[in-house]
Amino acid sequence: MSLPPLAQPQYSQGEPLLRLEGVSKKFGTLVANCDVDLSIHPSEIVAVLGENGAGKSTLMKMIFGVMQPSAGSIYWRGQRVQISSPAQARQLGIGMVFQHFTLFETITVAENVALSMPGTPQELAGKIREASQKFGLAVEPHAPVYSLSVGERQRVELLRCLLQDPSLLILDEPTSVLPPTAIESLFQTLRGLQERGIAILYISHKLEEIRALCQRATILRHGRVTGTVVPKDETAHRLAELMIGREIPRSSHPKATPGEVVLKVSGLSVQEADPLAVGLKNVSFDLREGEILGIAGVSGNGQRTLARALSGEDTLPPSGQGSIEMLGRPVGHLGAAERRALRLAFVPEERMGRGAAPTMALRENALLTAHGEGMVRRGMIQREKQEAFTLKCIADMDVRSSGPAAPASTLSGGNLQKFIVGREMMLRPRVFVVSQPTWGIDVGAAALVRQKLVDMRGQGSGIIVISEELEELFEVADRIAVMFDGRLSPSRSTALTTPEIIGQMMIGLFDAGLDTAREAAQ
Ligand SMILES: Nc1ncnc2c1ncn2[C@@H]1O[C@H](COP(=O)(O)OP(=O)(O)OP(=O)(O)O)[C@@H](O)[C@H]1O
Repeated sequence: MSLPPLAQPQYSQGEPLLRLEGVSKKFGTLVANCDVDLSIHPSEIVAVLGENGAGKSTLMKMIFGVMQPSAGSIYWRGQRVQISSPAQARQLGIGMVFQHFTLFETITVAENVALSMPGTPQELAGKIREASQKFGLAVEPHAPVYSLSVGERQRVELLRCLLQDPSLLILDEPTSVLPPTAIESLFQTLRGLQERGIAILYISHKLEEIRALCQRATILRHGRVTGTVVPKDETAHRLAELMIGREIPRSSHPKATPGEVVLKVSGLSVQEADPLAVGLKNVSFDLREGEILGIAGVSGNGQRTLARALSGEDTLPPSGQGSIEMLGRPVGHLGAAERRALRLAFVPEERMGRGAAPTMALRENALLTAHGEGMVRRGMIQREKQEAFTLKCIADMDVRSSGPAAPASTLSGGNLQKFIVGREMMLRPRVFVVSQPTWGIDVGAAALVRQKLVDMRGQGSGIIVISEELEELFEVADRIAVMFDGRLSPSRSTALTTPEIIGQMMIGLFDAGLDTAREAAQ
């Protein structure tokens, strides 16, 4: 399909703060970036857009000195520079907040800041308070990091960067882990920074956010720049097309025909060891085969505990904590491997470490959970089966990688996510529990994942989708329940409720919109 020509962006006047000219990066034969030109001026927020594996993170890592370009030049305030390390990038005035938090959990905010700046935690506490006021980022310097919500942790990461007084800030998917309420406050902060003259390079897959925040967007496809646009002049749909070079597939969602109960949770209460973490309080629900139950809620309200209890990563003590039954038999005491043997599949929230072993090849990562698919016979690995499974997963999910031998850590974030979700889907589970199925995935791939979930439900799987994205839940789920403070609301039929009502339930108003729902059902 040929796309109409791109709109001409309005360039700011004057010398760019940063300019890349013909920058390329190769990993062996793989070309991650090819001949990239990009510039940003003071006070500009520029988005870098592209599908998974398009080369966005690699480009940012070169600007931040984590990696060196294979070719091309970087100019900073008009001078050609070689940025050989993050320390040098910081000296120039470049700060970066990574997609995954880099804070140590067991120490305080000030102690974390002291690891990357001169000064004792005591001395830095004052500076942190001052900066926290100045930038409108509420942070308590002496709070231990483990006690902070994701939104607070991100504020700390951002504040730590700002304490170094950067002129350019790089943010890699800053909103992917944030609840909707924290996103608006982040945007206010970023607009404030912009007014102070700070330039921001902003990577995100959320096109509406880019339209709301960014003055320009540079689009990458297969490592090359395919255009620079003014995002607010484009629809989110058109931005997506420019990014993936074709129309986004529309999903079909036939009516569900739920069968027998495959998972029954009754009166489940779990106390977390950490007194500040939210456990589970008397959670009960049923899941039937051939249906998708969405679990909405702002993160930190017990979703992690629920996911671990359902997967068997945490087993239940024998008495007094409620029960979990799968296919009519109690499974609460069974570990993850035993539940998997009963055909439960599971995608955890933490991809690296829990979902995949970073240093292991994709084919070894396939073996981790799919060994029951005929890949091991009499203790011997059946290499052909393992290879065929891995190749099918790569093809089905359009995983961009150098092949089954690629270590998981070399995949782009979104491509690894697609691989893990695909691997679990290929197990044809009776019960499938998936946390944040499309985290970090581009719009085209997200449509593919959602369609596959709906297809699995058509083939009889009972599916639980734990997600913070209401739009996603409204697209795939047949029923939605909400977690708040460790409690789970009764579920609502998706067809009979609205995102506004679910939004109210997310702040604990479990009875919201009940009358409307009853009326609609009559
Ligand atoms: N250390 C590495 N070794 C080999 N290949 C790599 C390495 N780092 C990145 N790549 C490859 O470079 C390409 C670009 O990856 P990059 O992480 O920059 O993509 P991205 O646009 O940020 O994707 P996503 O949206 O999924 O985060 C991918 O094909 C990836 O597999």
